[in-house]
Amino acid sequence: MGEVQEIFSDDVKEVFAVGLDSEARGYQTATILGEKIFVIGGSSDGSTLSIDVKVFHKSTGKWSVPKVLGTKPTPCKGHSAVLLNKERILILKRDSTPEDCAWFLEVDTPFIREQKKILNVDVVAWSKGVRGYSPKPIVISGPSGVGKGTLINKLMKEFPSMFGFSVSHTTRAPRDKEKDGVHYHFTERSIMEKEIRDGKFLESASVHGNLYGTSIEAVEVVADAGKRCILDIDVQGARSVRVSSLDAVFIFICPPSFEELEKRLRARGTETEEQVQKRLCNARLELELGRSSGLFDHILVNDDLETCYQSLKKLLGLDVSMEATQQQSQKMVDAPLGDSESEMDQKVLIQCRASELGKTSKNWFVLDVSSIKGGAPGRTRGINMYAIDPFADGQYGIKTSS
Ligand SMILES: Nc1ncnc2c1ncn2[C@@H]1O[C@H](COP(=O)(O)OP(=O)(O)OP(=O)(O)O)[C@@H](O)[C@H]1O
Ligand SMILES: Nc1nc2c(ncn2[C@@H]2O[C@H](COP(=O)(O)O)[C@@H](O)[C@H]2O)c(=O)[nH]1
Repeated sequence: MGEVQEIFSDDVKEVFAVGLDSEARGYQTATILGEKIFVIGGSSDGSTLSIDVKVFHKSTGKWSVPKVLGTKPTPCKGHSAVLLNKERILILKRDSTPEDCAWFLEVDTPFIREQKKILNVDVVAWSKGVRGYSPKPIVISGPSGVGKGTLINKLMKEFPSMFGFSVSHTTRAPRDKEKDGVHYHFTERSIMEKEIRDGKFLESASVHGNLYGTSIEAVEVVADAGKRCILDIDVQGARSVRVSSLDAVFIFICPPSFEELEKRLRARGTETEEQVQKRLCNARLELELGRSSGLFDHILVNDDLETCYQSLKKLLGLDVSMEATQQQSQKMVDAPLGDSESEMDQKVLIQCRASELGKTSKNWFVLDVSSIKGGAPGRTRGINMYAIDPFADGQYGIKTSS
């Protein structure tokens, strides 16, 4: 982990001298990682500051602006920055709500290294910190016509406040009764291809002759609504999500037989004969991959719909997850973000002024990021925050940046 004190080192003073905006001084932070200094903050409208990123290269003395992926934090009245594990910078927004206080700028995670290779430019990525151990997103795959959509609809209908559907983008034409923005975001190939190049997608694949993809936003919208995200994607997409940081549960749905799959696909009556043939042909390969690749955590056979649905609910451990979520939220506190932060291992110490809490002394909170999960693209989950009295038993050797 980096050190908070680095913010005030000689190197950084030099950067402040050459490059920080004078009106924004005091709002920008500088975090050193090797020969790079990440300067975070930006133009000010007087009361708030937009959070931009630029990089100072110590070896060349030059500035660069990296490609920034993900949704950036909304403007704030200032922030603190702490480097974690040389791979991500924790940003704590001042005077923000508990839901919006912790953000991560990934600068050297596996996702960033991968994106650098793909996009061939310098990349950083934002992900919002989500408190508590929200249950993992669910990826559901299986051949066309096996009943994925039917099972997902049942789940969403029975647990409307628990699950949210990741609305994919596709270049295929809408079917009767399919609504744009609800079933899919229907789009043009050239537009979608550009958005893929711009890093807006978690995954995308060519499926049955059309382009399909899960945008980062589609997953984030569900997380923001406090719901567990369900992705209905093909096996190629599942493979991409597996190597991403989404940290999902992967479920493959099989038909009881190939004949039954064909029967269901034809009975649905949504495809032309040519399209049915293409989907059945692809189904053979998907079934082979799904059953044998080790990609999936669970395989369910959708023979009798109700039986399969009950198995799905069981493996999702719905009751257990609900209990766990409730217990977790009871332990956490809503601290207003305070005046100074410092670090202890994977824990960030936050000092809040008493006025915000209605007491006379200072108040201390620990923001625990030791077991964070996920990350860009998407949300960084598993942040915990709790109150402490650091002077009570002398166990914390506190250094603060104030
Ligand atoms: N267990 C089942 N028994 C009989 N019919 C089923 C069963 N499950 C789903 N179906 C029917 O099979 C058809 C295909 O189901 P569905 O549209 O949910 O498949 P899908 O896997 O989502 O397909 P796609 O990948 O093409 O979107 C539908 O008409 C649905 O009502
Ligand atoms: N890789 C992705 N596959 C997706 C996505 N959204 C849907 N799909 C898969 O496409 C086929 C066909 O769907 P249909 O609606 O045209 O019948 C099916 O297997 C879906 O799972 C996506 O975002 N990415």
